[in-house]
Amino acid sequence: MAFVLGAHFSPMTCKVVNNTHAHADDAAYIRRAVDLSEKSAGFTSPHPNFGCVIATSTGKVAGEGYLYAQGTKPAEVLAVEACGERCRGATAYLNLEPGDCHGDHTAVSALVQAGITRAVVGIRHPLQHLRGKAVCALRSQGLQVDVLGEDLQSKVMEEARKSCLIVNAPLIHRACSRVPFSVLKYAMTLDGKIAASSGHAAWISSKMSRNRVFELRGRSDAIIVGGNTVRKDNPRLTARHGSGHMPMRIVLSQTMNLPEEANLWDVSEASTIVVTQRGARRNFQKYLASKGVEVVELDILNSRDVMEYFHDRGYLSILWECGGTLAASAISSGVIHKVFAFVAPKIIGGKNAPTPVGELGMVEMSQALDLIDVGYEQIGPDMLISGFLQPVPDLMPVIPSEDETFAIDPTVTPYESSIISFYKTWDPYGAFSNFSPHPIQMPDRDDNYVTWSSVEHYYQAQKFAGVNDPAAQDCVEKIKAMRSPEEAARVGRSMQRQHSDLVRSDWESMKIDVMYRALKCKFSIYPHLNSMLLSTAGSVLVEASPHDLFWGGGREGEGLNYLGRLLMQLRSEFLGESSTSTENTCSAL
Ligand SMILES: NC(=O)C1=CN([C@@H]2O[C@H](COP(=O)(O)OP(=O)(O)OC[C@H]3O[C@@H](n4cnc5c(N)ncnc54)[C@H](OP(=O)(O)O)[C@@H]3O)[C@@H](O)[C@H]2O)C=CC1
Ligand SMILES: Nc1c(N[C@@H]2O[C@H](COP(=O)(O)O)[C@@H](O)[C@H]2O)[nH]c(=O)[nH]c1=O
Repeated sequence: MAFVLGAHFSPMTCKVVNNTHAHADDAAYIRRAVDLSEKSAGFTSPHPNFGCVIATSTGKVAGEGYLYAQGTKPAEVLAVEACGERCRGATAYLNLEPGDCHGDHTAVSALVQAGITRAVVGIRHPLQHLRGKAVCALRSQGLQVDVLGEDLQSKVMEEARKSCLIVNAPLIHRACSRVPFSVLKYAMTLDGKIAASSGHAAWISSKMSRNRVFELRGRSDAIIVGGNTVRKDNPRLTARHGSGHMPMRIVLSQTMNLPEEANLWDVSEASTIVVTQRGARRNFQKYLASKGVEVVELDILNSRDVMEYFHDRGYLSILWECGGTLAASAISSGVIHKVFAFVAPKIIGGKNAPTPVGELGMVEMSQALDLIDVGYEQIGPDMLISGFLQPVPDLMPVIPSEDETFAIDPTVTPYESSIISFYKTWDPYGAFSNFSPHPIQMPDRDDNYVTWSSVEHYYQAQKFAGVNDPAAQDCVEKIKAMRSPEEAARVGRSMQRQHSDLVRSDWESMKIDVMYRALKCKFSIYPHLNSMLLSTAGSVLVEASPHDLFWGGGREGEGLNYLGRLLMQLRSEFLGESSTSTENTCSAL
């Protein structure tokens, strides 16, 4: 069983501050950190939401920041930079305990070095390998750390803590229930229909409401519909916001009785996955694959298995835009956490017109599912009613016993001793990912050292480096300037697809070497990354990317795993060097 940092916490040692004014201020700053933490929503793929507000002893906000994307500067580092000298003696407000898994330029070191004397933390990190670590590290550096609900208890604190739970609901669900956070969204008429009896549904809600849906899509890892919705609506399911994050489009179809031509099979704008039952219409599966659509076969197509599968692929949040049949199946499987219902002031009638949720088998009103934390918002002529179907799991007691930790956080299952998988930066060994926030310095063609924000930035840009065309140089500069590794990857890949003439002619033969040199730099200049890599000796390293069959290991081990291989190669080189240097030292003695 994994050791839980701080597992010896005892309520007896907890100092409960109970000053109403101080609480109101602390709660207000925590709420501000919560609001900040959501600012990147829609621009980047969903990630743990971090916000940080630094307030001086006179109660003035001196600096703030938020995590923009996986692999970018931590919120706390940005806030400290914005605050400068005014950090000395100030208080930092964090909605979420930092996930400082990577050691340098971390929230903890930034706050300590800046001279912050107190930190107020909304909730502890829900992922077990990170929980309690930053709080403990800050305390060991002499900061006063007050955690809401532990050190600060009052009604106003409870409300602020709740907003911290809600803003990171996807992360908390990931930690507690091994499924992504799922939102069911539908548009219905005032008489409760999601389409006319004919199945026609365009449109029930107003343009303003549909624009809100595009925003919801941009905040999601994926959009799900059932096969019948594809047949009836031929949807596009894109987030029409220009250049922001584009979610994956997922179709669940048992029969695979899907049209040959459909907007979803055009994967130039967004990718599509069709999930089906093993063996269904194999020829049609091949046809879809030829169009660039990924087909996933599961033994039985039930909503829970599908969600567990997408959890394992690293998805944090999913938007269900299906009809009532699939919605009922998802609700009864217990995988829907939140509902967004757009209600339009229209009546369509129709005894057989579809409704938002099909058969749930309930016979008495007392069995109805009550929504929690219900919100009402008018959007143009429509009313948006939202609420949670299941409460966001509360991680209190925040520092559980080891047994309790295991029960609420099944992700702690220890790795197989011989295989270490890595993918998302916030997971264990996430620092091995090319999206990890470790800038590298690499020589250019004139041997001048240039700093790149991440290995991914460098790798993507090298596709166009040295090509004798100003447009190729523009590609390099554009990728270099991207704010996050995710965006660098998106731009690099799309430029490669759209302007293959700008890609260097030797790219295919050079790309492994480019990656090797970038990784060698990363694991040489960061001692803690070097130690982490060496600590995996004896294990097989696999990049658990289901999409990338060259650098990643694929869904079922069918990928070539070149990233894992290069890391293992580097590991043995570093181990060789350290044994040589030990030998040298010994011989010198
Ligand atoms: N107003 C709104 O917000 C919306 C309206 N609609 C409307 O709803 C209607 C379609 O609704 P509906 O028929 O419910 O369609 P759905 O497509 O949402 O759901 C049913 C289909 O999902 C697939 N499926 C996969 N797994 C399961 C499972 N475990 N349980 C149940 N179904 C599963 C099946 O596809 P297969 O048959 O291929 O095996 C099934 O036919 C259309 O008229 C559409 O216009 C749809 C979405 C939103
Ligand atoms: N009819 C209806 C909705 N329908 C949903 O939107 C999908 C179409 O998306 P797209 O093709 O991307 O515009 C459709 O398949 C269904 O899931 N949504 C709404 O907000 N309001 C509406 O009135």
